[in-house]
Amino acid sequence: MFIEPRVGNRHNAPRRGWIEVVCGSMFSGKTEELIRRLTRARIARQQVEIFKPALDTRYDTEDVVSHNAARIRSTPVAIPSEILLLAAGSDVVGIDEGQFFDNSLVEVCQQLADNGTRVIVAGLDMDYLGRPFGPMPALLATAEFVTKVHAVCVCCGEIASYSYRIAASESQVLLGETDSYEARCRPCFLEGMQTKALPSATQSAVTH
Ligand SMILES: Nc1ncnc2c1ncn2[C@@H]1O[C@H](COP(=O)(O)OP(=O)(O)O)[C@@H](O)[C@H]1O
Ligand SMILES: Cc1cn([C@H]2C[C@H](O)[C@@H](COP(=O)(O)O)O2)c(=O)[nH]c1=O
Ligand SMILES: [Zn+2]
Repeated sequence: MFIEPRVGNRHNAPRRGWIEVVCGSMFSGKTEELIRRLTRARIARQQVEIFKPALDTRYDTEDVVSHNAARIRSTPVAIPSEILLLAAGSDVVGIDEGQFFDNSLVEVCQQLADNGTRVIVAGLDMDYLGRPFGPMPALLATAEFVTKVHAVCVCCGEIASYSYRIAASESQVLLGETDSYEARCRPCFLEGMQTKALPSATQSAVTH
């Protein structure tokens, strides 16, 4: 879908930068798609730098790793401004788990793109309650290109847009995979949320 245009051109025109966002629920293929685009840019001999939030230690402290074990080396960063310092001179910057950064990620991506860098951000558009997550809504609004990918609902097999939390925690950030989350379509997500809202005695009557 995306080509790998040479950054800079023969006529000494300024480098063109832009922002691409890949969003969706957990298990929807965001990381696979990010790795695919970055790999193609490297094949085109572009200088690529990849970042992820330092708090994301789920599969690896350094690599970006997909649920089906595709991986690519990255630099973990605590705050978005580190990306500006570390990405100087890059043609392409990839950022995974964008939802875990604060809103300054939006300005950092804008600065990179203004200076001619192609920026690709992958992240959850919604949290486990279906609320817009971190800087993702503002990035979606300001990106030139947006791709929403979908998982398969583990309850019914339809396309899934929601990350349903099966773990008990109510904090917005809870690292996990299939131990803590399920990809669900809208009706199956709503059904799960309604069941959770029932008093516990009624819940066990419903599930048994
Ligand atoms: N419910 C599901 N729907 C689709 N893919 C799933 C599901 N559960 C596990 N997977 C696996 O997850 C892979 C996508 O992983 P990944 O790119 O890391 O997704 P994301 O970054 O969106 O969480 C799929 O190729 C598939 O192998
Ligand atoms: C929905 C939701 C998810 N998380 C965490 C769980 C995972 O560690 C990541 C998402 O990873 P993926 O590559 O998209 O599968 O985010 C969270 O902390 N809070 C949530 O509400
Ligand atoms: Zn479903």
